[in-house]
Amino acid sequence: MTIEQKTRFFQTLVKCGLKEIEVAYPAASDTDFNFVRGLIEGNQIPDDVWIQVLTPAREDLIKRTVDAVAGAKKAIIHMYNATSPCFRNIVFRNSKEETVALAIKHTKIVRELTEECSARTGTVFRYEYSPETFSQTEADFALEVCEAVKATWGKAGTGDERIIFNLPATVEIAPPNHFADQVEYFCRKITEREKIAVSLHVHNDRGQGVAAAELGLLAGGDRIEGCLLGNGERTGNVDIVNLALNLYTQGVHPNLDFSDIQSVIDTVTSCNDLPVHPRHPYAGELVFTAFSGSHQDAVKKGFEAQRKRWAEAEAKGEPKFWDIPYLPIDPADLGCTYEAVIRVNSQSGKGGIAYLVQQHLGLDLPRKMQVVFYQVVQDIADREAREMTVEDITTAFRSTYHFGGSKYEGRLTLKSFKISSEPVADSTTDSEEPADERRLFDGTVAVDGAVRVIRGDGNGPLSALLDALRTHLDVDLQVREYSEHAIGEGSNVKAASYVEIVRGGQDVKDARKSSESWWGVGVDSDIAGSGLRAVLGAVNNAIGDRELPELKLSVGFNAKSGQADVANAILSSLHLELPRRFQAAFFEVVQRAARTTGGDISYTDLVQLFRSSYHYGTSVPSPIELVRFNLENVGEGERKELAIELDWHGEHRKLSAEGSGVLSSALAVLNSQIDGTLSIKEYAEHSIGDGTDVEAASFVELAYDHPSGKRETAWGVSSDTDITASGLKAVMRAASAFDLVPKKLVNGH
Ligand SMILES: CC(=O)SCCNC(=O)CCNC(=O)[C@H](O)C(C)(C)COP(=O)(O)OP(=O)(O)OC[C@H]1O[C@@H](n2cnc3c(N)ncnc32)[C@H](O)[C@@H]1OP(=O)(O)O
Ligand SMILES: CC(C)C(=O)C(=O)O
Repeated sequence: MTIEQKTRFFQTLVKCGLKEIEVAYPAASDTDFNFVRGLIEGNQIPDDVWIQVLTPAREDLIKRTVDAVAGAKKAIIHMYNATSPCFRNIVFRNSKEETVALAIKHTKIVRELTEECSARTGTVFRYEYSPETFSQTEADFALEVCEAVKATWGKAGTGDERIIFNLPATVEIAPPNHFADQVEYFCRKITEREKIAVSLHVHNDRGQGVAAAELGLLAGGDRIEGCLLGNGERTGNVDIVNLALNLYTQGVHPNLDFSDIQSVIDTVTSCNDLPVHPRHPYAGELVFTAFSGSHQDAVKKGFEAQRKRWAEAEAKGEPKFWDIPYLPIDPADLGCTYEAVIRVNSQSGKGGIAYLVQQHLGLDLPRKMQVVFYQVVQDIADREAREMTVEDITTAFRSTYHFGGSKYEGRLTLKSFKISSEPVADSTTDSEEPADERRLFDGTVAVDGAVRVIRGDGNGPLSALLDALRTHLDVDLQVREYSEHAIGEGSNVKAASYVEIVRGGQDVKDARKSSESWWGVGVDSDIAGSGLRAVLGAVNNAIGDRELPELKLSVGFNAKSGQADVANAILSSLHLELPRRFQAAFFEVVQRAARTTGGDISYTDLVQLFRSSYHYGTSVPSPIELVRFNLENVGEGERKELAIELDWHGEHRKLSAEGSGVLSSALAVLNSQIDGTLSIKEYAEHSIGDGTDVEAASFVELAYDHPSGKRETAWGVSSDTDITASGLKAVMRAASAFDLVPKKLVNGH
């Protein structure tokens, strides 16, 4: 590590709440030495933190170590020499006596150098001695060395004056209970126990470092040495995070703060340049994640139960206990979200998938729908042989159920609706009970993109919609299951509805048994709306890409569709908002045309009829057609002069006239060519579209007073990007509807 990395690591340890921090082996390198000097000289060590430095039992190295901490407020000198037979025989080639003598000699050196340093700089020192390889050392010999060190130090007291005997399992070579026995033996036998802090320093060679440390504490240890996330030689030192959070999950606060574990992980990984295993206890990326179905199911139920339990506890002012299956700790306590708690692959079940839908779409799917959607996700996961992300799942949900926005719309979508009620004809009126009522559905539905008006009736809104679909689209389905719940609270509350439909025409028993069904979901601020949307979602699944019969309007005797339906059809197909009297006029045209088909007319024929009746958007020009025009102000601009070229029943005519406006000028032109008089009864206009694509739609009703005295009326309609052109064309088309009497020529004029 560089000095910058060491500094960052030190600051993280301080932030976590550690009060005794072994910062360096200062004799090892200038980097270590200078880093310690930097901490002291830069005033970076909080008053309540002891820095600790490690040194072997060698005079030159002890001297450099003490020099490193000179001037610190509080420092622990940690000296070690190995005491086990293996090290005595192989590494040091020392007898037991020589091993004790080495420890005594260098403890004296530590004492002299620290006393001299204290006197000079005021640094308060503690002494820590490690009989290195303690767990491989004869228990009585370890005691013998430590008793000799204690006697040599000669100033062990209580509290902060305790000498620290650090008992290392330098290499973990035995089960944790064995180490605990060694610690217990040491604690029972060492003299002046109250003047000793028994420290445990375990490694993890057998993978039992945490267990050994915990048992060692139960056996009498006072203190633990470890590393954040278990870095260290070979398998590492015991992991402080793991130990601390084990205590935490037992309800004992370790006084260490890991509430932002990610920042700890970030420091450790970037300073050590080592990753954290994804399954590392508490800190790994996957430790709160359930992939398998049964785990997910339990976690989901756990959260649901806990929500209720906590609400009750809050109402009673009682504590809220964390008790979720498979989750020993609340991820939120470590600053983690519940986002990754459930992840989905081919081992996952319906519960986990439903949990994600609930978390991300706010939908609490009914159990049967969970089963159906689970199969959808399973098929994708199996096919693609990979983990399904939250986005994969929500997208699959949206497209399967045509839910959440135009991108996912199905072939049928609800545009608008009205639910009304009417009493059932034969329901008794003399009883006390309110009369039975039927619901009428009246709405516009886009069918493959074309907006259609449909109507139906039933016991409730859903069956009324299904009746409308049966009547108009020959889609025969019935509801088998319905449920709903609220989403959100207060004024933002919405209803979510879930509908399962089966084929129509089945009795209740058969419908219940039917193995074929389709689900739909709808969300709306209005509960009827959410139910209707859910029905249409399910219907979309049921119809698939089956061809639908062309929707028909019934305008004849006993008509189910009225003038407003016809006007709606024109509005949705041609974006024309017909004035009310125009609607009435066209309705008559439609009724006449539908006479031969028993009063039925398809939407396509209806639109075609409109186009041909009013020469609107057809390739066939109207008998009197505008070719071009020019409009100019006359005099002060009060009056207009219209110069116009017309195609008059195949003959090109160049005409002009004056009027108070464009329409009166146009009438003056027309009236100059005929006997009798044309006048305007009604004029209306509106825009179509917006922005730069906007067009004007104009509607004109003309009256023609024949020379015979007879009066006729007719409508003309046009649209154009130029509003004047639109108005003029509408006038010409209305005029085309009459059998106009040409003006009698006087002397050839
Ligand atoms: C158990 C632990 O993990 S303790 C921490 C271990 N950490 C480190 O060792 C990192 C820092 N160490 C170093 O920088 C170097 O090893 C130094 C500066 C301490 C010594 O460097 P060198 O003098 O070059 O010796 P070297 O690195 O070869 O160490 C081995 C020597 O130290 C001796 N030695 C090992 N441990 C100790 C000890 N606790 N007390 C006294 N001498 C010791 C060995 O017997 C050997 O001596 P020898 O050369 O006379 O045979
Ligand atoms: C110096 C000692 C405590 C050590 O690091 C060990 O034994 O692992």
